[in-house]
Amino acid sequence: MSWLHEFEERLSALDTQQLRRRRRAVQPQHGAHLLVDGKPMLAFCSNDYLGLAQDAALRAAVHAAVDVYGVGAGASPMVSGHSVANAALELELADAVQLPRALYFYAGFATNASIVPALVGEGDALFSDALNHACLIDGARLSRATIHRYAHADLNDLASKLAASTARRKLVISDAVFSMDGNVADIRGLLALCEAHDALLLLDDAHGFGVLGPQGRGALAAAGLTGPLASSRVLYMATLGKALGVAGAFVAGPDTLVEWLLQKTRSYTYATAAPALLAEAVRAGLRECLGEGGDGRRAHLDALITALRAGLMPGAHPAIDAAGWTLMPSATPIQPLVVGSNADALGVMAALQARGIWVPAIRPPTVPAGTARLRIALSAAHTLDDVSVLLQALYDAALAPRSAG
Ligand SMILES: Cc1ncc(COP(=O)(O)O)c(C=O)c1O
Repeated sequence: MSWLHEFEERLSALDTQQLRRRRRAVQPQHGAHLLVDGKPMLAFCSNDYLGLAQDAALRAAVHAAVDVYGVGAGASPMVSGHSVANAALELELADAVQLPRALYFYAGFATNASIVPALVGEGDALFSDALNHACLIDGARLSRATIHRYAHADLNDLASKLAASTARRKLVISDAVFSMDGNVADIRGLLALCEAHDALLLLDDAHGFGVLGPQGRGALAAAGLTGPLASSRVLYMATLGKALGVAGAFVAGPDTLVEWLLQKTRSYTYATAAPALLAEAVRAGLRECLGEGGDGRRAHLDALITALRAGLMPGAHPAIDAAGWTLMPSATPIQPLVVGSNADALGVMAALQARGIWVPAIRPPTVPAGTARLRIALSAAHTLDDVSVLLQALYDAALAPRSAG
């Protein structure tokens, strides 16, 4: 069989299972409105939770940075890529999450995929929540440590797996906010187990930083575990392409661990540094996030979450109940509406798209089989009217005849 023929067949199999993903070319308009393949759409699919991606202050910071630094970083941070802007950002990020030191990376996926192998290796034990993000899973596999997958958010399961392990080094890895469910991990519970079993905790707060806790300082701050209360056994990771509106990621924690990661993380050493223009944009985003403007954005976001949930809760509308759709229990901007089959999820997505509304259908293997869902992502860029428009479209789609799939 030829290579091309084999992959054509594999692509057709994706079509048959309705699992082929398609990209759209988008251009922002105003608020959460986009031009998608040239067609206007109201979008509920961006992780730009604070609505900073189009913000004037961030744009101005980029223009000013380009005048000073030009466009590209030119080299790894270990050579000449570590700009003055990147260095300043690291100090500000550490201060924001109230942890001793931070290290700034060019992308979140690469960060997790490579810090895990820098922390543990063959003979060590890794404990991973069943719903962790793909980059933590890839990092775990690359590390060659023994992987113990514990049931999602099940601290009893984690406790028994930790107790049964005789490995000298144990690392627990967990999303802080689960990206497809929107629920928040029990961080105090995780940390208590790590203390009891001498394990290190790596938390990925990609979806919590900027949104959760006082001034959006993130999930650790929301759990009251920063500053003097921060444990020497927590490494905190967050991304900068979601609520902060730009791109990149950082890891923060005790100086010794961060220094070790600086020395041993392959995607840090062997990759071009994030350009200073991005660092300056993140710095501007961080100022807004921590300031009064950020509080206003989060308050608005909370109002949007409340309005959406009020319209989709059981009993809120007969069409949603009759369709058997379930809104997952989430207090974050990630509001998943489980519709069940892949065909139904795609059908609802198409019905919304026909009305100029874009909500992505998330299907296996990204989520467990039978739980295909619409992942509604809210942003401070939305208005309450946008939420009403979405609710009405969902009610109408729920009343439409279901597909056989
Ligand atoms: C939980 C989680 N961690 C990490 C990442 C990767 O971050 P980035 O988009 O910066 O590569 C994502 C991205 O979507 C995510 O949802």
